[in-house]
Amino acid sequence: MLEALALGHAYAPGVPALREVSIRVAPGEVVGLSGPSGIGKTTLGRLLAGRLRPQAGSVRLDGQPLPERGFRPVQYLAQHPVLDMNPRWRVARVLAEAGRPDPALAARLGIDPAWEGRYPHELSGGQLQRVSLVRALGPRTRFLVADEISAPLDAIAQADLWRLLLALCAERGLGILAISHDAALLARIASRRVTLGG
Ligand SMILES: Nc1ncnc2c1ncn2[C@@H]1O[C@H](COP(=O)(O)OP(=O)(O)OP(=O)(O)O)[C@@H](O)[C@H]1O
Repeated sequence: MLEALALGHAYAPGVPALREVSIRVAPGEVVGLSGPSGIGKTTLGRLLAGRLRPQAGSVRLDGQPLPERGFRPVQYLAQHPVLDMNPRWRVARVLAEAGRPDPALAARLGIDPAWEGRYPHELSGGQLQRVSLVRALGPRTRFLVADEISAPLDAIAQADLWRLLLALCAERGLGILAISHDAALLARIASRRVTLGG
């Protein structure tokens, strides 16, 4: 179980970006998170993945704090994955950084081995999102924070992506926090919905 307990965060002193938020995601569950722009959804997602350190409250994975270093069992995936990749590395190196990707998962994601010789800016947004997914979904990944990941995709690509992610939830008990402004998408994919600031 992934839990946030009374989380609070401020990027600048006296300007809280998130106040006393508690949320939990169970293995195999998709929790849909929505709320007005600027309310703190991304901040919450990054705290849950250990990308930010909470200034108040705590994040627990099976009752324990997140590991301070090494592999992150909670992976954060952003809308624009290019920002999380070294622009000077070819895709092969970007992937190798997280360990050898699972070839079966790469095939299910439709990743073309030819992409490995290219730089991130030489792939389309949808291709890059698939590369970042296979990188994030190593065998030790327990939870995924998916922050507007399918927003730039067309309807068919969006449906394909979520079909695969929902299959992974069922097959390996992956838990997902899906952050989105798209109420129709969340109605389709989420087993439970949470509104921040609502
Ligand atoms: N790196 C940062 N430095 C300073 N302030 C930040 C930073 N990131 C976010 N903020 C501020 O924190 C607040 C919450 O931002 P956050 O991105 O978490 O909201 P959000 O709900 O995800 O918004 P959106 O739906 O527009 O993506 C906002 O007021 C934002 O301006």
